[in-house]
Amino acid sequence: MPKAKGIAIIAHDGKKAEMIAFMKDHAALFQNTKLVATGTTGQYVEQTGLKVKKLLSGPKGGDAQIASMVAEGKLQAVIFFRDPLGKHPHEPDVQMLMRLCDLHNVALATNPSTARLMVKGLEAETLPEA
Ligand SMILES: O=C(CO)COP(=O)(O)O
Repeated sequence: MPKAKGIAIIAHDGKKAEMIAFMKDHAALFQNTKLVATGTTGQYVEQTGLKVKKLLSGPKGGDAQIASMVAEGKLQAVIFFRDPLGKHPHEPDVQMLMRLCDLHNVALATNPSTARLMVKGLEAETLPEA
């Protein structure tokens, strides 16, 4: 049987609180999903009680690690709450990640509204009907 693909979780600092609220709202789905996250985001996700594999912090290469997983076909979706008002030293890594999602047709949500719609679709596929 093919290995189940994971979901990557990333949030810029200005969006981490929103990300955590989002993860709690959809805990039923995320409990049954392999989660991977950039380092600091992962620490926050762990505080919700969800299991998550933590990679490097974003500015130290975490986004690039997730981009590599996208290229290798290991992820079904990337949820990346970006802060459009912040300045990020690793912006080239962020651009690379988004480019590889488009190249490999991997679902990418960069704000909570899109993430909500994405998760609705994933829930319809994976959760048993109530
Ligand atoms: O910088 C990030 C995304 O570009 C997020 O990294 P952290 O989760 O380590 O804060």
